[in-house]
Amino acid sequence: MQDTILEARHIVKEFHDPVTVQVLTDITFKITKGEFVSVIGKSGCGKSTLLYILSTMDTDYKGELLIDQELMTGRSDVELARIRNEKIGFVFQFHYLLNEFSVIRNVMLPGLKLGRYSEQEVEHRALEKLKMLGIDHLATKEAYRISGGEKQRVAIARALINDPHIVMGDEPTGNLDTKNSEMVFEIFHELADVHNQTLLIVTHDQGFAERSGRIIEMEDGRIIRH
Ligand SMILES: Nc1ncnc2c1ncn2[C@@H]1O[C@H](COP(=O)(O)OP(=O)(O)OP(=O)(O)O)[C@@H](O)[C@H]1O
Repeated sequence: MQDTILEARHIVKEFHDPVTVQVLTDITFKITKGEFVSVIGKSGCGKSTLLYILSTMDTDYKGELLIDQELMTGRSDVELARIRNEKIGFVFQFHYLLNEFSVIRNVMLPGLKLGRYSEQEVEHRALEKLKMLGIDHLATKEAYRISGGEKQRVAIARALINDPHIVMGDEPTGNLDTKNSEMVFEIFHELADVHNQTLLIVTHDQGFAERSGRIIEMEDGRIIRH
């Protein structure tokens, strides 16, 4: 049996602004281990709203969310913060690196926060991730001294530091030129193909989506293909 890493069951999201608007309707799907999934759809169709729920950051919805076949719905914020740090790696459009910190320190931070390994072990693991992404030579540089493409690779290394069960991305190539977008895509592909890493990536980039393993397409808050 294939492992289900993430499962959405009949998720509904409404905003009350001030009239009630339903922005997600009956979202149901599963993602299994090692899948590289892209979420696409027109601007405003609900992609970011959905990712916010799937990443456990928004708890105000109807339906159920399971990660690793465990129910996330109804858990406390403290519990969800711990689960997020342990199980989910995030890559955003903007990298949110701490500029004054070194590259390796940035990568280490979620590892130190988790507290599963000693500082020395976290540093060793961070270096391994940087090596895997071909940027270990940047380890001691301050984050503001490196290029945009390098910063996004550091952000991916940081997302991987705790060996997440799933990596989630919100437009991770949205701020990059073609060459760097391609590089990020290749990294994701290698993570999925070689390391069996599960990935769920929201993207505007049709080409990116078509070359990922599977497309979830949304329209007006519904899934129309998955
Ligand atoms: N806090 C909010 N209050 C009210 N409506 C909201 C709120 N956040 C988002 N929406 C609405 O929900 C819908 C979905 O927005 P969402 O940002 O999820 O779309 P998206 O597909 O990610 O768009 P984009 O591709 O432009 O980022 C939109 O109609 C948006 O206006």
